[in-house]
Amino acid sequence: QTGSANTNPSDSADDEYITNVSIGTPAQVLPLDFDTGSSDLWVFSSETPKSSASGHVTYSPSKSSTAKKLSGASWSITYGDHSSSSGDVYTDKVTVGGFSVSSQAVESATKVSTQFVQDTVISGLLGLGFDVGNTVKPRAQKTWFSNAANSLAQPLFTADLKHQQTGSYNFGFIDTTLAKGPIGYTPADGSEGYWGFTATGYSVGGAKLNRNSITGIADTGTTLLLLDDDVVNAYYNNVESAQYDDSQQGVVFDCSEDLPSFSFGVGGTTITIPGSLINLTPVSDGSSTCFGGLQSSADIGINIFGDVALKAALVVFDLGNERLGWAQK
Ligand SMILES: NCc1ccc(-c2ccco2)nc1
Repeated sequence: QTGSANTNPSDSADDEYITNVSIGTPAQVLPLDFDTGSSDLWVFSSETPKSSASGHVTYSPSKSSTAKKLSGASWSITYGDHSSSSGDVYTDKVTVGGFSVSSQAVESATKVSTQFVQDTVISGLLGLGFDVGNTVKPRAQKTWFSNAANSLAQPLFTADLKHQQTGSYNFGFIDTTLAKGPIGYTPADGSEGYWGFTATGYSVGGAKLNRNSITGIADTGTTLLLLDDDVVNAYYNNVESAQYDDSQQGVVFDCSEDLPSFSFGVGGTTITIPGSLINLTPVSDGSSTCFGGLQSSADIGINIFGDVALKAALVVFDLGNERLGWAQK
């Protein structure tokens, strides 16, 4: 068995990617942010304060004949961007891309932070990280993918995110026609709940890859490519108008700049991010100053290959073999 779901950028800056998920009986369809960087499936619900839920599609367990309260269970999560949510837990049927898990932990939000309240295009997150990262207490719950894995044709999923176009999350199979180059595989470290891996080197503007390894995570739920300062500086030293903008909290440059590409080596292959994908968006509507898609990870303490990097590749999240596959597209 397999599943295949379309995913769409939420706005003109590809800030996040929205995938529709069916929950309960009859189906309640919610737009969720699929996040390989976390391991909770949580939703805005009938239990979310009305003022916070305004404008959001919500899940009502009382309207689902297959919903069951998970007695005594609660959850609470804080993300790298300092957003947060918490609440209680139900189990219900959850269908993604035509594949159903009959009893999935659906974490109902009784509290959500301002960033989520304001982001009305999503109704929650579907974590695709490792189960060790799940926050439900007293007993951690499995992710949708973990519950599905044993019934899927292969225990893996792929992410094909695109700039301003519809992409896909495929479960149980690899559609190699989505890629232009070979898939390079490298071991994945799931011990922290993330999909951790090591890139063997990098280069700017088509130069030869150096041998400075970069250890980080493949994170569909983070917009940017966040790397060490020495890498960020090596890149923007090639961008004449680049400067750190305190108010924007990042590197900005003239939108008219012809940005160099950024490449990294992984699993014996090379992934090249075209400069166009690193010109993320004007700092404000109509501005001729643009915000960089590559920024520093110094304040986070972990390197994050977020959507800016993932948009250049077909990425295979292979749980069965504990490995990540990257193919140029
Ligand atoms: N990296 C996980 C994640 C995803 C989305 C969000 C978010 C906050 C406000 C709107 O969206 N925060 C964290």
